[in-house]
Amino acid sequence: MTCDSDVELARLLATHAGVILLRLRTRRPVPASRLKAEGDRRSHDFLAAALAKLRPGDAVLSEEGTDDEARLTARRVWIVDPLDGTREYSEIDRDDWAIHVALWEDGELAAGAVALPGLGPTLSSENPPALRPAPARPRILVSRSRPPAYAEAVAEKLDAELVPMGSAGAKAMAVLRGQAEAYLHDGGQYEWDSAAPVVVARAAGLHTSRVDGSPLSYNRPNPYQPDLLICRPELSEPLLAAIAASRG
Ligand SMILES: Nc1ncnc2c1ncn2[C@@H]1O[C@H](COP(=O)(O)O)[C@@H](OP(=O)(O)O)[C@H]1O
Ligand SMILES: [Mg+2]
Repeated sequence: MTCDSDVELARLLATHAGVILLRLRTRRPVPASRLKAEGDRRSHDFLAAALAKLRPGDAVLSEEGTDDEARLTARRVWIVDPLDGTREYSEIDRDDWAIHVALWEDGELAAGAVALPGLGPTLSSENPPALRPAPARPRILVSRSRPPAYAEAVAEKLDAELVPMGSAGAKAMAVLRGQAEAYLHDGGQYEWDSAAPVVVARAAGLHTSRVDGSPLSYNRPNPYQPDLLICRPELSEPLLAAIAASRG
């Protein structure tokens, strides 16, 4: 197989990794801990091998790979999370998990795709769906297991509803698909958790930043990027103000 388009490659790889993960989950009932480990490993192995074959000159930063410092001087780096929402993936009836494939090129995120195999669609930075009209009361997505300590205070200030959901990719795409108006995270995360969701969200016209409003940046020596805000553009100002007032 060859694929000249980077965004198409991201879409194809994320989608195929999703097929591998769905098969593993449905065909081989195994204990949750093994399912998580095998899912992470199999998806990573597929993505790493495919990128090595189809984009041999590019570097890769993967949650499940060994970090190679060569990426710091590379012009093109694929930032991938082979299975985001690993915990939710291991809970058989849940669909809030995702595969992230993004390309960072010359200092900025250039293309990417987020597959949502439990739900069906793979969304990419090429032709993302148009945003739907928002309801009067905003819905803010937060982690199921690690919501920001100040999320309740932010929701109260905006008369918003907090909605717990797993996976950074699933939450970001839920905003894009009109199931919520914002995704707020704080307290820990890495570049692979947000790179693909952010490049797809940006292509759809959503606001993306750190929770203090500063820009997100990628392919840094330390990929730790602990907080994130993705929201409809009209909500960025009130949300950033509410976060600043509530964060302490
Ligand atoms: N405090 C924290 N420290 C490190 N990673 C965190 C984190 N909170 C969330 N994450 C990561 O962000 C992703 C989405 O988390 P959540 O579902 O809780 O919103 C998960 O990625 P993985 O599933 O790829 O590990 C999770 O590990
Ligand atoms: Mg992740």
